Amino acid sequence: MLPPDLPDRASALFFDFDGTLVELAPQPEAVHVDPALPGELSRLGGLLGGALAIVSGRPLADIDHHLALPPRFGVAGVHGAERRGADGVVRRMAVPPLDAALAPVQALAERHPMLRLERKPAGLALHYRQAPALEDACLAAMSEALARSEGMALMHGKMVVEIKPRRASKGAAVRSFLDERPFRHRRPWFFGDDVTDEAAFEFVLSVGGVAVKVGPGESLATHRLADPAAVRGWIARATSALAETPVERVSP
Ligand SMILES: O=P(O)(O)OC[C@H]1O[C@H](O[C@H]2O[C@H](CO)[C@@H](O)[C@H](O)[C@H]2O)[C@H](O)[C@@H](O)[C@@H]1O
Repeated sequence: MLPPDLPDRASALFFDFDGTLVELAPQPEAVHVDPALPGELSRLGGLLGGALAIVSGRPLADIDHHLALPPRFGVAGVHGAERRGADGVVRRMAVPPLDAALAPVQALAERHPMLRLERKPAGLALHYRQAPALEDACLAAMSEALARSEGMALMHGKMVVEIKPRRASKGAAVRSFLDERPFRHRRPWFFGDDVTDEAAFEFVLSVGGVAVKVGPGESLATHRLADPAAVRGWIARATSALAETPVERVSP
């Protein structure tokens, strides 16, 4: 797979967070965000009329916390279960209470303090990065959680097993952004590193967009960058190139 070209003024850019904009860390809260990154994202988004969004498995509030984004910056969280458009309005999928689902997972996490249970607005994630031998036990507990919940789906990411709303996907989140200004009528590009990003790759490719896999591994994507540092390098090059090109009119 080749590295991606640079975008033009009619592009809309979508970035995953963990493993794409920041390197993976031992714990979710331990990620290091390059201090220049929020400004670089805002500058690039500004050159695209605001058509740049973050699409993450993390809660939206977590992304705001790590990137300190302005209130009208597009963000989808929990794999698309919550989404803030460029109008600043947050839309959340309704999810039945997860109390019953939580019980088997909490019991396992209490028995094994190296596991990390992350409760999200519309889902649960059980991290085993500090205890890889517990992968099967995590899968079993999360499968039981799934059986105790309604309308949820299981996902096995990087050292994490999650349940999230079945209707939520990063592909659907990107589609929703493209239905709205300032994303509408633009060519979407999606950058991601994990299984949850494949739905977004499938969608952007179906509408003639560009899919960029970050790091190794099989993927539907047609382009590849080696790691988050390479993504940040691409962002810097894209910003310089766009700053030098005249503004094109993009249909509203
Ligand atoms: O869609 P993403 O933005 O890539 O979010 C996917 C999950 O990322 C986080 O977990 C991952 O990153 C952690 C920090 O580097 C790492 O410790 C963990 O092993 C990874 O799975 C986040 O905590 C999850 O909620 C996201 O779903």
